[in-house]
Amino acid sequence: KKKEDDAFNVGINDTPDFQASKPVRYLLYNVNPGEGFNLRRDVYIRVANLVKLLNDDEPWALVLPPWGRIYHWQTREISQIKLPWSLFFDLESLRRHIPVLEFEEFLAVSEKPMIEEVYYLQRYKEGWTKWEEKMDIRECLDKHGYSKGKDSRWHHWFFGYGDDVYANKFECMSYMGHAGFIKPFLMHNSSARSVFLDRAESLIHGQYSEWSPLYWSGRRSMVFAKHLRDIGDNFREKYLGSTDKKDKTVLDDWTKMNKKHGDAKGGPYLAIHLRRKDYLYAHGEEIPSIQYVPKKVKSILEKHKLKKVFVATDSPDAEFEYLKQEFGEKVEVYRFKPTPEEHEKYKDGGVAIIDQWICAHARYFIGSYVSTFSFRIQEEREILGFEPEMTFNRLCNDDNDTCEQPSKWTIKY
Ligand SMILES: C[C@@H]1O[C@H](OP(=O)(O)OP(=O)(O)OC[C@H]2O[C@@H](n3cnc4c(=O)[nH]c(N)nc43)[C@H](O)[C@@H]2O)[C@@H](O)[C@H](O)[C@@H]1O
Repeated sequence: KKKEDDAFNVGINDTPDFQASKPVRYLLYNVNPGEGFNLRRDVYIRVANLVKLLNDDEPWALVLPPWGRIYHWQTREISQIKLPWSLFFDLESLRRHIPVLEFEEFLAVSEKPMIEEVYYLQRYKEGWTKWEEKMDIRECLDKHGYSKGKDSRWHHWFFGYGDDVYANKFECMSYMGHAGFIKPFLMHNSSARSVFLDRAESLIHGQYSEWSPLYWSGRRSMVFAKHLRDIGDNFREKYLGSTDKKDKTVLDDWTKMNKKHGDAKGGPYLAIHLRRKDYLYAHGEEIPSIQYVPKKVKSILEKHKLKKVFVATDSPDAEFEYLKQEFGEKVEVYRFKPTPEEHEKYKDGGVAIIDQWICAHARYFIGSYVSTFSFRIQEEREILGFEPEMTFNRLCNDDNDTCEQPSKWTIKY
C-alpha cells in the first residue's frame, strides 16, 4: 500500500483530500499493433484525459505502455522492444498533467505480475447507422491474441513481458463513444485495482478534440526527453545557425507557457517533412516526386530570404543525395544523421523525434499530406508560438500548385 501511494504521488500536486483515503487504481492500455508512433501519441492524449476525468472522483494512475514492435522502426541491428517512455518523453512534464508510471514501475508496486481485468475494445457486429454512445460486453469478433491457459489465467504478449505477466479476466467490449464515456463503467462496474483497455484507439476524443483546452493540456504535457532535445539543439546551432534565445523559442515548464501566435521567430532555415516509403503507396497521388520538391520550395525560400533547408525524411540516403543535388549549389540542404552510439541508445523512435524537434524550430515548415508525423510537428510549433502561416503548409503533387492546405489546428488554452 505504501509503495502504491508513492507511485501515485510522484509529481501530482493537486490531489484532492478525499483521494488520500482511497487506494490508487491503475489504468493500462494498448493500441492496435499496426499503428505508427504519432497516432499512438494521439491515443495517449485520449487515455490521459480519461485518467484526468477519473481523478476528479477517485485516484487513478496511468501505466505507460512500453514502446516496441512498431512497423516503421526497421533498423534490425538494434533491439527496439520494452522501451520505456522516459527514452522519448519527459516524465516530469507528463506528471504535471496526470499521474503516470512506467510499466516496470507498475510491476514493481504490484504484488504479483498480474493485471486484474482486460477489456478488448471492438466494433459492433451489426455495424451502426446512427452515432450514439454505447458499450456492451459482447462475444469477441476479431483475432485478439489473448488465450486462456490451463491455469485459468489469460496470457498475451504484453509488450514482451508475457512470459511473466498474466491477466485474471478477459472480455471483449463493443464500444462506440468518446474516452470519458467509459468512466462510469470503470468506477461502478469494476472494482479491479488494475484495468487494461486494449485497442484504446477505439476511445475517440469526442468533445475533448483538438479544439479543446483539455486536448491541448494533454498535448502540451508530452514534452520530449531532454537528451533528445539537446541533440536537436546542438545540431540546430552547429549547422543551421539556430538558438532558442535568438529565435525566440525558449522552452519553459509547459504549465506556465502561453505563447501567442508570432511570439516565435524560428531559426534561419526552412524545414520540410518528406514522408516517403509506404506513403508512396498510401498517398502517392497527393505528394510530389523528389525532383519537384526543389522547384516548389525555391520561391518560398526567396520570399523568406532563407538559404538553408532541413529535410526530415524516412527516404533512403540515395534519394536524399539526389534531392540535395536538385536544390543546386545556392541552397544548403541538411539532414540529421545519428552517430551509431546515438542510434543504438535512442533507437529509430529517438531519431525521428530529433527530426521533429529540428522541424519544430524552423522559420517555415512544410509537412506531408495528412501525415501524423507532420501533425505532431505542427502542434509543437503551436506550443512554441509560431504564426500559423509559417506552420500549416504542405506541398501539392507534381501537376498542381493550388491543393488544399492542412487545417489550422491552433492551440487552445
Ligand atoms: C501510410 C500510413 O502512414 C502513417 O504514418 P504517418 O502518419 O506519416 O506517421 P507515423 O505514424 O509516425 O509513422 C511514420 C514513421 O516512419 C518514420 N518516419 C517518418 N518520417 C520520418 C522522418 O522524417 N524522419 C525519421 N527519422 N523517421 C520518419 C518514423 O518512425 C515514424 O514514426 C502510419 O501511421 C500508418 O501506419 C501508415 O503506414
